[in-house]
Amino acid sequence: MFDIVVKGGTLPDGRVADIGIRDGRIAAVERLDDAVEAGEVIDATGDLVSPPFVDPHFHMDATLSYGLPRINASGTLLEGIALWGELKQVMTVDEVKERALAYCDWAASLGLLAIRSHVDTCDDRLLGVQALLDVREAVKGYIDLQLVAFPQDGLYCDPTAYENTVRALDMGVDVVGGIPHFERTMAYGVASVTALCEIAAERGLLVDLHCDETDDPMSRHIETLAYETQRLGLQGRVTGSHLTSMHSMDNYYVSKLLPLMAEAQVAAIPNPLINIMLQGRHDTFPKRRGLTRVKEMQALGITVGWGQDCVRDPWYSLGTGDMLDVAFMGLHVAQMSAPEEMARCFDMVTAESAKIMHLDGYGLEVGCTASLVVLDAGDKIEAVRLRPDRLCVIAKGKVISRQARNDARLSIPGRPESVRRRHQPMGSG
Ligand SMILES: O=c1cc[nH]c(=O)[nH]1
Repeated sequence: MFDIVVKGGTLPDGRVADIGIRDGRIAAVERLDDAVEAGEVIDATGDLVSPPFVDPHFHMDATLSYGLPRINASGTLLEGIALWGELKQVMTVDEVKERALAYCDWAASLGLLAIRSHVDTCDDRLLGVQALLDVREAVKGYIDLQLVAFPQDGLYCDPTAYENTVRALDMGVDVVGGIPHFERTMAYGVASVTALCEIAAERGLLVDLHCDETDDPMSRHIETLAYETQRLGLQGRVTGSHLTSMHSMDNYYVSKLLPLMAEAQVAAIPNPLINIMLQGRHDTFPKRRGLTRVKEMQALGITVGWGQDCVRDPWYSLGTGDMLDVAFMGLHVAQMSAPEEMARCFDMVTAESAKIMHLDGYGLEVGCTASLVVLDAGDKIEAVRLRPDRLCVIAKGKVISRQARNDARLSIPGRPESVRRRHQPMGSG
C-alpha cells in the first residue's frame, strides 16, 4: 500500500516508470501493477516527472521589495547595493518575513523546493537573519531553505561585518558567504577570501562567495578561492557565485585558472537573468554578455548550476521564481544549443544545483525524499522550451500544489478547437 502513486511519467533520464510514495519517501520506481493499492493515484502519462527545482543562489531578504524606497535608475549592481542599504534602515522583521513567505508560495507552486539564499549580515540588528531563520523554520515541511551569511557591504569595508557574519553563523545560518570584489582594495578582497574560508574550515561549513561580479578582467578572486579551498582541504564544499569577470579575462590566464578550479572541485553558479541586466553597463558597443564561461568550465568537469539571484528587488525588477525561466535565459546567453546542452540546462536547475547545495535524499531513486514535480512536457528540452504548467507538486510525501493543464480553446474555422504547445511529431497521432 502506497500513500501516493505517480503513474506512467517520463523521468529526466527518459525512463517511463511509476513512482510509489510511502511515509515521505520514494518506495518504488518501476512499472507497478494497475491494481496496486494507493491513497491517491496521479496519472502522469506522457508528462515529465522530475525531482524538484533547485535555486542555488537567491536573495530572499530583499525579494518582492521592488520600488522600496525607490527604483534602481542606473541598473547597476552598485546602485542596487546602495538602494538596498537605504531599505535596510527602514524595513522590519515582519515585512521581510511576509515578503519571503509570499515568494516561497510562488516557488512551491512552481516546484522550486530547495533554495540557497544569501542573507545580509551588514546590519548590527541582524534583522534579515532573524527573519529568514524564522522563514526557514516555517517552510521546512516543503522547502529546504539553506542560508548563507553574506556581508553585502564587504567583510572589511563595514566595520562590524566580520563580527556580525560570525554572529549570524552562531545563530544557525548554514553557509559562509562573502563579496571580495566589493572590498576597498584587491588586497582586502584576497584577505577576505582567506578569512572566510578559514571560518568555514574551522566550523565544518560550506562556502559560497559572490566572486568577481564585475566586468573588470583583473578581478581574480576566484583564483584565491581555488587556492584556499586546496590549502584548507575544502574540496567539493566551495562555490564561486557570478564569476562574471571571467567573461572578460585574458584567454591565456583562463587556461590556467579553470584547471585550478577543477582540481579544487570549486563549483560555479552563474545567474543569467540578473547579470545580463547588470553587466556591460559601462560598455558602448560591443557590449559584453553578463555571463561567466559555462561550457568551458563544464568541459573540465566543474559543476555549474544556474541561479536566479533576484526577484523584484533593488537589482532586478522582474522574475517569477520559475527556474525554467533561468535555464531558458542561461541557455541563450551561454549559447547552449546542442541537444545535450539544452538538456543539461534542465539538470543545472535540478540535479547539478542539488549537488552544489549538498542536498540529502535528493532524486527519484528508492529511498530518496518524496519530493517531485509533474510537468506538462515530454522531456527536459521541451520543459526548457515551454516552461510549462506544473501539473502537480509533491513535497516530502504530500501533494502541495495542483494546476490544470493549459489547453487554449480556438475558434478559427478549419482549425482544431484545442491548441497545445506540446509538439506531437508528424504521424504520431
Ligand atoms: O547580484 C547581486 C545581487 C545582490 N547583491 C549582490 O552583491 N549581487
